[in-house]
Amino acid sequence: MDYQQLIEEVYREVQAENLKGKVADYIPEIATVDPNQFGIALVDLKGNLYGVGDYLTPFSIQSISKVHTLTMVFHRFNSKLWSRVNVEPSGNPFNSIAQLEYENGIPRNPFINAGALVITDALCSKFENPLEQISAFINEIAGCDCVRINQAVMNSEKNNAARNTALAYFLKSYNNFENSIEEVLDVYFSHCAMEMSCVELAKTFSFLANDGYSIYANREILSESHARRVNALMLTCGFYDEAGEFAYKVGLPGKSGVGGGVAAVMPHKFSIAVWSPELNEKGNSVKSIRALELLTDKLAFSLF
Ligand SMILES: NC(=O)CC[C@H](N)C(=O)O
Repeated sequence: MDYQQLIEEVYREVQAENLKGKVADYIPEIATVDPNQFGIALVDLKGNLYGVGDYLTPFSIQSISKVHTLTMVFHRFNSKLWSRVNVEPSGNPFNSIAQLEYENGIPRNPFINAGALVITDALCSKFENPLEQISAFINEIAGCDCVRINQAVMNSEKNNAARNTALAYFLKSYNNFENSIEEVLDVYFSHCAMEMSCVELAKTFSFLANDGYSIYANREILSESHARRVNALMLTCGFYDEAGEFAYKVGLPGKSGVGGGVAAVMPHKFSIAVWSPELNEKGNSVKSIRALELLTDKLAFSLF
C-alpha cells in the first residue's frame, strides 16, 4: 500500500466535501486559529513518514494528551489508582458533571475530564515536577524535543475554568483527589495546552501500534498487554459520547481533542494524526473524523 498516495487521496476527497463545523470557543485562545487548516501525517512501524496539507503546523493537542498522561501511570493498573477511575464508556459529554454524582465520585474512564483530572492528580502525587516529567516523556516517545506549552492557551483555559474547577472540587468531596486543586488544574491545563504537529503527534502514538515498544525511544513504553488495554480504552472511550460512532465508522482506537486533532493507531501497521480545527457538536473534528473514515474504507481494513 502506498501510504502517501492514500492520504493524499483522502485529503483531496475530504476537502472537496467542504464540511463545516465550529471551532471550540470555550477556550477563547483556541478560537483564534485559522479554521481552514487541515493536515494528515502517518508513521509506519519502520519510522517512514508520510504527510499532506498542514501536517507540519503545530496545534493544541488538548485531550489527546490524556493518552500520554494515562500511559505514564498505567503500570499501576492493578494498584489503588484503578479503584479511583473506571474503564467504561461514559456516553456523556467530556466535561459532564452529572454522572460523577450518581457514581460516587468515581469517573467513568480516564479520558473524560473528571477521569483525566484523577490521572493528573496521581502524577502530581508521584512527581515533584509533574509537568517537566510529562514533557520529557512525550519528547522521548516522539524522539525529538517537540513539546511546547502554549502559555496563552494555558492562561485562556485557566481564566475560563469554572467547569473543570467544579469537577475537581466534586472529586475532592468524594475524597478522590490528593493534591491541591490549583496545582493539579495548572498541570492539567498545561498538558492540554501542549502543541505539536501531526507528524510529531503520530510519532508519540507509534508505540501503541507496536505492542508498546517505541522505535523513537528505543524501549518498551508499555508491556504488550498494557498497550492492548490502552487501545481498548481509546476505542471505547476516546471520543466521549461519539465513541460508538467512531468505532462503527472508522474502527480504530483513537483519541480526539478540542483543538481539532485526532490521533489513531492501526495495530501492527501505523499511527496517524489528523488535524482540522472545526468541531461537531460532540467536540470532535469534523474533517479529521471523516478523513479517518475514508482512510479505513479505502484500506478495506480496520480493527475488525
Ligand atoms: N476534549 C478536550 O479536548 C477537552 C480538553 C480541555 N482542556 C478541557 O478540559 O475542557
